[in-house]
Amino acid sequence: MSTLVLLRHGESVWNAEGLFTGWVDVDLSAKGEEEARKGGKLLAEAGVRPDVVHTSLLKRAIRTANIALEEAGRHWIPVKRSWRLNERHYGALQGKNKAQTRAEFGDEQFMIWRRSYDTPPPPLADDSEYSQHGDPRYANLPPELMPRTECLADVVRRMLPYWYDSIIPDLAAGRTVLVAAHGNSLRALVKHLDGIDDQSIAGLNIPTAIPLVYELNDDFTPRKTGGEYLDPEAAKEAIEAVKNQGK
Ligand SMILES: O=C(O)[C@H](O)COP(=O)(O)O
Repeated sequence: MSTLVLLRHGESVWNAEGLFTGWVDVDLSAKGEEEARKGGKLLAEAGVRPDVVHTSLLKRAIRTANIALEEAGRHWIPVKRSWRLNERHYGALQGKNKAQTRAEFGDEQFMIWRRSYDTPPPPLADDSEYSQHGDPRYANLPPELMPRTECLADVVRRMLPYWYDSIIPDLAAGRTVLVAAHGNSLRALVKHLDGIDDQSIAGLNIPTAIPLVYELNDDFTPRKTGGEYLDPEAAKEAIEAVKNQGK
């Protein structure tokens, strides 16, 4: 048996402004920093002690992990990072306001872009101010793997090799693993863990900075489908807020 803790970053500045973010490297808001501290407190109170942390390459996830681990007295644990845990690349929607996009394109198209499993938004041009083309952190990424847009199915495909090659070996070694990532990269991981089908995954939303704990069997399947949020009441309310973004 092993323990996996999933932590979405705290509120970012663009979450607060209601903008599609994706791969744009936006920082936490003051509220997001506070949420991350609270997440760390929840870990400490529950006696959940991560032995290793995996993060994306984006500041909001990295800082959330740092703040939460410091609060929990676990700031010294080893860290591994990968682009494969990045938020879903939101294509040409990156930098756009969610409510305006919904008003302009209608509810149905908005939900297809936001929550359908296999329809990506239009691609983002390399010369857009919101493109990550040429960002040094992706310099070693083969050009064919560098996304210009992604649907959730694309995220599942690029996230799973990291799950199998980097996270599972830590779990297999008996480590409690913290994964600090994003709404949609964690939706991709939860889809895999809980065996959620391509339609039902549209209804799954992940709240910011509330640790979600999965106890895993020896074959890395969850002992309890859906895991357990360390603050279930707060999670319920925050899930509703994520669902209603853009309204
Ligand atoms: O990239 C973003 O805008 C958010 O982090 C996730 O947004 P979503 O909940 O609208 O997919």
